[in-house]
Amino acid sequence: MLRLLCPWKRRGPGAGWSSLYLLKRCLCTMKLQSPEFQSLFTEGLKSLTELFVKENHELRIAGGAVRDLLNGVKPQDVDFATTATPTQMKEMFQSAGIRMINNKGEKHGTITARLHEENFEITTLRIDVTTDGRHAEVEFTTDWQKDAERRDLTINSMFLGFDGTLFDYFNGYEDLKNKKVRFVGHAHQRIQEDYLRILRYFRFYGRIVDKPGEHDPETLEAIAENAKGLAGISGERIWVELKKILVGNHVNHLIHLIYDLDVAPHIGLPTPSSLEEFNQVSKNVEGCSAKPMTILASLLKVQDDVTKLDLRLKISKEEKNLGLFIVKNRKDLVKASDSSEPLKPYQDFIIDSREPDASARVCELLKYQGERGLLKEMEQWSIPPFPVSGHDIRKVGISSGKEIGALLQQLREQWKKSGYQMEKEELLSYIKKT
Ligand SMILES: Nc1ccn([C@@H]2O[C@H](COP(=O)(O)OP(=O)(O)OP(=O)(O)O)[C@@H](O)[C@H]2O)c(=O)n1
Ligand SMILES: [Mg+2]
Repeated sequence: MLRLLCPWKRRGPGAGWSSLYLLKRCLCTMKLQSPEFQSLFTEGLKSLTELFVKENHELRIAGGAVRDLLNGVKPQDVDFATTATPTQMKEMFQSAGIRMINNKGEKHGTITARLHEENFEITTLRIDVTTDGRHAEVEFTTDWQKDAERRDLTINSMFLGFDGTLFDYFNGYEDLKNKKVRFVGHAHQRIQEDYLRILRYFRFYGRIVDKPGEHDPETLEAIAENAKGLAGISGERIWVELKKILVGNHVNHLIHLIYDLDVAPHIGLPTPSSLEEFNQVSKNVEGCSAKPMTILASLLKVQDDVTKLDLRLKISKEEKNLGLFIVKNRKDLVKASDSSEPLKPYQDFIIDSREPDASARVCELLKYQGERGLLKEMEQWSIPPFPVSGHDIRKVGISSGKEIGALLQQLREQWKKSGYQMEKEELLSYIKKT
């Protein structure tokens, strides 16, 4: 629910990109009153805003949280921006007896205050004076527009006052409504300040665009020209973004773009001879909540590709094992085509593997293979416990450990053949007969 408060306002030329902005710009401020917005007003936030009002410092919600609220989504985390410097904030919180935690962000202007058992990350408005494509040297400012100017995308460059007033210097709200992902000012410059923004562009494209395909040609050109800058970005940061792209909307379109614009080799993705397997798998997993690695595995040809990917992106052990498992088994571990029990090979695999996450991995493989019916069955199947133990075998008079082990293995095979139906007595009688 938005009400137009103050209509058009002119914006003067901005630093570095004046020619574009000699055109009249509009700053529309609006009032947001939505349940998601109201739900943010906890005891902690109320005390925080009162303190800033009392001390005459401006405080607003910034960036991604504003975007989410305007989209009718309650943000996962809320960042705050203020005109107060970190020193002013520290004095203010100290004299109000408010605890501050995690002082690592202070260099970049971020103070984390703890009120009513809630943490609030508050960052002083800033200009990025120098950037090296990863980090920035910052200078504090009290100019909201200057802070908006150094942000990546127009939809991420807005502020929201606590009375619901929207401060939107770069038409972010229009872009959000029109589902357009645009960089603030020149795409080249924004990307060169932080190359990770190339992947952020793709991620937000997946998040807000309804129908894939349209891009600003200048943006695509800037991405292609700067793609190699991603080579200097840490694997961990890349993996965080790439995972979100893989499980977001329009993954097929976006991964094709990542290859077409030559971004892929700079983020550790191999160059398969074709994207055929990926095209099939990205269709197979639609709506299945597949894990990022399940989709990514379709770009990896051999197990060595998983190892190389891990070296670059520092994926977790679990992710690596899933990748290795899919690449190894995707062609051989398939449904039994000539049987009334198509799921049996997968179930046998789980029983044999005896690893706690084997069934989760098999479910991911079924998603990869597009076996939706079998996936449903598998999700409802609980692993039957093998009914015979070493102790049971000892009780029928066999004491050699080696013999017990061999017998257990034989009985296990019998049990599997019976479709896990044979019970203890029946299995033990098989020993007695042999
Ligand atoms: N490389 C980046 C990262 C962040 N930002 C700015 O910092 C804000 C907060 O960043 P972050 O929390 O990382 O992303 P969000 O946009 O909030 O997205 P998410 O919902 O995933 O947290 C962004 O909205 C954007 O204004 C930026 O300009 N450039
Ligand atoms: Mg955020």
